[in-house]
Amino acid sequence: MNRTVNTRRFSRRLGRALETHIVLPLFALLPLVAIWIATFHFIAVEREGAIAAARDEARKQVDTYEAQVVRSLTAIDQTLKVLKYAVEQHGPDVALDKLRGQGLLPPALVFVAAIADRDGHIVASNPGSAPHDVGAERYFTVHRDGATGAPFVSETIADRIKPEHHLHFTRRIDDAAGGFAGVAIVEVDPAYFTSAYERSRAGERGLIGLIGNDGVARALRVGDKVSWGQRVALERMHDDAIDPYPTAPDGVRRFASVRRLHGFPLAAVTGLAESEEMAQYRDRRANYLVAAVAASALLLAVVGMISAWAWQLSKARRRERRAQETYAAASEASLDAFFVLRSVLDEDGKVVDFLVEETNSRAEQVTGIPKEQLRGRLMNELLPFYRVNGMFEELVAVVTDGKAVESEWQAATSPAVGRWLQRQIVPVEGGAVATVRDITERKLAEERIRHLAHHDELTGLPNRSLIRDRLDQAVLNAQRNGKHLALAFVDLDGFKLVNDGLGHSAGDELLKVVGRRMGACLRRNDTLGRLGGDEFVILLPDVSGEALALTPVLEKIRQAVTEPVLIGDQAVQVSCSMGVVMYPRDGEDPKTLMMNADAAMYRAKDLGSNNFQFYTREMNASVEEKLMLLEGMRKAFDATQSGAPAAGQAGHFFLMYQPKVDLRTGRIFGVEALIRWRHPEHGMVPPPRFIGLAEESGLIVAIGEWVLRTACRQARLWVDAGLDPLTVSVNVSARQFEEKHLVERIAVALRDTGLAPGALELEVTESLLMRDLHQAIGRMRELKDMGVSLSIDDFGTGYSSLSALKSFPISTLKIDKSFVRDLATSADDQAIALAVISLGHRLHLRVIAEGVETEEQREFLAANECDEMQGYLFSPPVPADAITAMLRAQLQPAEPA
Ligand SMILES: Nc1nc2c(ncn2[C@@H]2O[C@H](COP(=O)(O)O[C@H]3[C@@H](O)[C@H](n4cnc5c(=O)[nH]c(N)nc54)O[C@@H]3COP(=O)(O)O)[C@@H](O)[C@H]2O)c(=O)[nH]1
Repeated sequence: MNRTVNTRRFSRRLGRALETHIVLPLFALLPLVAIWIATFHFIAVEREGAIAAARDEARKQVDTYEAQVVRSLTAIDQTLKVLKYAVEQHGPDVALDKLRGQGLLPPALVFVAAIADRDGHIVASNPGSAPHDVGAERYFTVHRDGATGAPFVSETIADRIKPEHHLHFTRRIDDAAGGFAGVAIVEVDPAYFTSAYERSRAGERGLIGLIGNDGVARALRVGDKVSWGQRVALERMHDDAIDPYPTAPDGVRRFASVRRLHGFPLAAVTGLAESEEMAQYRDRRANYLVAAVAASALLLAVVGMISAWAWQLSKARRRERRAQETYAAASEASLDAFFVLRSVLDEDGKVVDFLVEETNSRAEQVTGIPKEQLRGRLMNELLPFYRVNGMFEELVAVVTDGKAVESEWQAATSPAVGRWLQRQIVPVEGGAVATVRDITERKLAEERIRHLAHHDELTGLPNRSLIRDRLDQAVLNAQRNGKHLALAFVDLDGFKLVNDGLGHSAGDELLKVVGRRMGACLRRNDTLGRLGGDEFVILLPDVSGEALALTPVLEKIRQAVTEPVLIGDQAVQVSCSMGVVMYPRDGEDPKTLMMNADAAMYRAKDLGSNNFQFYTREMNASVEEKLMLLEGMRKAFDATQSGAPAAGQAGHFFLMYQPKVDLRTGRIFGVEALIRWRHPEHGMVPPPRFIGLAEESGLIVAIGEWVLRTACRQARLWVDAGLDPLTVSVNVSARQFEEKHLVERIAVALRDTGLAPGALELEVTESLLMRDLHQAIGRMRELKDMGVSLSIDDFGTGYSSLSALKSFPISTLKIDKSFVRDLATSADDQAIALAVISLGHRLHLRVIAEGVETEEQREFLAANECDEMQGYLFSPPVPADAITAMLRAQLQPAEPA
């Protein structure tokens, strides 16, 4: 794996290294180097040639100059020898005349010929000059003091007689005895020796000159300028010029040569200025360099341009490749199948088919054809059915109109048969790109969500919204077709007992079984739905207008429901109350039909349950009555809250208190607060008529809080009045108990009224606690922690589990009055009462019996160690003042019997 990756990486790098924009500049280095090697080679050759030419020219120059100088010096020496001979033959005084006569004197314009006697006096000269003495001059003394026979050449000097600088060439004249007789002199202008300077050959800075063997220049000419007297290092000079070096008189580098002149203490010197000799070479070198630079620049420019272009191209290719790779990777990883399709046109330019240019692996799964086989094939061959399922037309529309389209369909062919697919077709240049996505899961999820939104989760039956939909639809159909339909509201009787007693899961199981049974009684196009709780609805969309014709099916349903249901190992039995309406007889719209069915169902309940009732007009009265009652309650509550009503004032709520008595002492130890409502028109409304409605509407929370605060306030008044300590009991309904701020509300009521928590008792029913046992216990504990006591009201009527009872933080059990009523006569009731007393005591609870109306009942209870009692025997519920009076009476010492 790693090796493959490395190999791929290496070949990618190699490929990149071999790309034109890298290779081309590298190759361009070769001609570049060649250009410069050739250039420097030619320059070197040129230089060698130029140096050789300069050396050659310098040699020629020195040869020519040497020859000229030798000729001049020979002529001068000849003159000196002639002068010497003439003096030795004819004496100094006539020697010159003799020579002049013979025409042997050199031209006076160029040379001055003179004779000095042995004392140094110039005795004759040509041309003539004033007599003067040269005895002290070196060109004289050198001969006088030495017997040299060689000619002497003086330095270039100026003297009194001849102010222009000149050279003295001298030879010794001997007398007959060989003694010193004087000196023959030839004076020469130094320019004479440099007149051979040819500008055409020597240039402007060429050099010619005559240098004494003493190294002092006798005559030097550079260009037009003649000079003398400089010191010239002859020892550095070669006969023939080799390399240029700085030379006198100006330090200019020259190809310089020297020739020692035989017979004279002189050397002929020439030089050609390097700058001039090499000028041509330099020009050529410059030309070569310019040409090389131009060629290089051109080469670099061309290579640079090509490389830049190639680089851009390679960048673009790389980008394209990367995009392609990314696209390929993304499309391979995509969950969508995609097809890049090219339009295939006929001669008239009409789209007749599509060619698959590109696709991905996912397409294999959708089409069942390997992607290699898909590429380059016509859609007509691959998926012939695309002509019949509308896809072809869709593709044509997309490429023609240039607008993307999206559609969903359920595949009818393999391999995706039955699956939901979604296609999206987007126009591109020359064709279209189609993506196909499998949306089966989404469709199923949507279906599930739709089902959940319209069905009851527990039973799977249509829920309220679907029932409403179907009812709407059924009413419309019936309206349109002049038909009838029936709607039945079904409420289970006794379901609450099962649910509260055996727990919610038992209740759920019961609902499912009953639902199934009712469903089994219906036809296919009937609808059974669940409204919630134990309420079901049956919609019979196509029935005759005769209500009685429905009786068989309704009876069948009723019987099916009443069949025992086995839950775990326990058989439970419920029945149902049904309210039935018919369209259009009982209502022309769904809302009215539902309302009336509900009213009929309540009538069935009122009539003792386990029956069905057809709706009649009179039933609505009870619904209206309910609404009126609710309205009246709201008004009464508002009125009660807005001011302290006098006890029993019409249109108000007020409290009555029923004493609770200790069975052993006969003393009042507490009171139960009981709400009363005097209706302005209907007089006293008994609590069982409005407490349930208040519970249903939620008004009980506010009313209950008012009861609590009023009872606490009253209890505090009794405390303040110095009466016997008293516990006030307040009934708490289910909705109130479950309200999340209950504990807080009680705490605030106690704080506001100043009543000690221990003086308050809350009465809750068994069934209330069993609705949510866990939460109920938690809440009871909070209350107990606060110091408030709790008692279980109506004990024995519910399905308290004994193990749950054990964990209730309660202080009292209240035996329901239904067991007290026949206590004197019913053995069963006696047994129940005894069992409750015994159970309570075992759990260390106090037991109170309510509804004690007779002395027999009291005696039985007292005899069986019931702790407390409450009932008309002692006192019915009475206003607070009456309780005050009773408590005051209780304070009085008992009168002797
Ligand atoms: N949530 C609330 N419920 C309340 C409140 N006030 C009352 N109620 C509940 O209403 C039900 C009926 O109450 P009521 O009509 O007040 O009847 C009570 C007594 O008058 C009655 N009673 C008392 N002694 C006797 C008797 O000897 N014989 C007889 N036939 N009836 C008698 O019993 C009712 C008290 O019952 P209980 O509460 O179970 O102790 C009733 O369920 C009340 O709880 C309220 O403010 N809030």
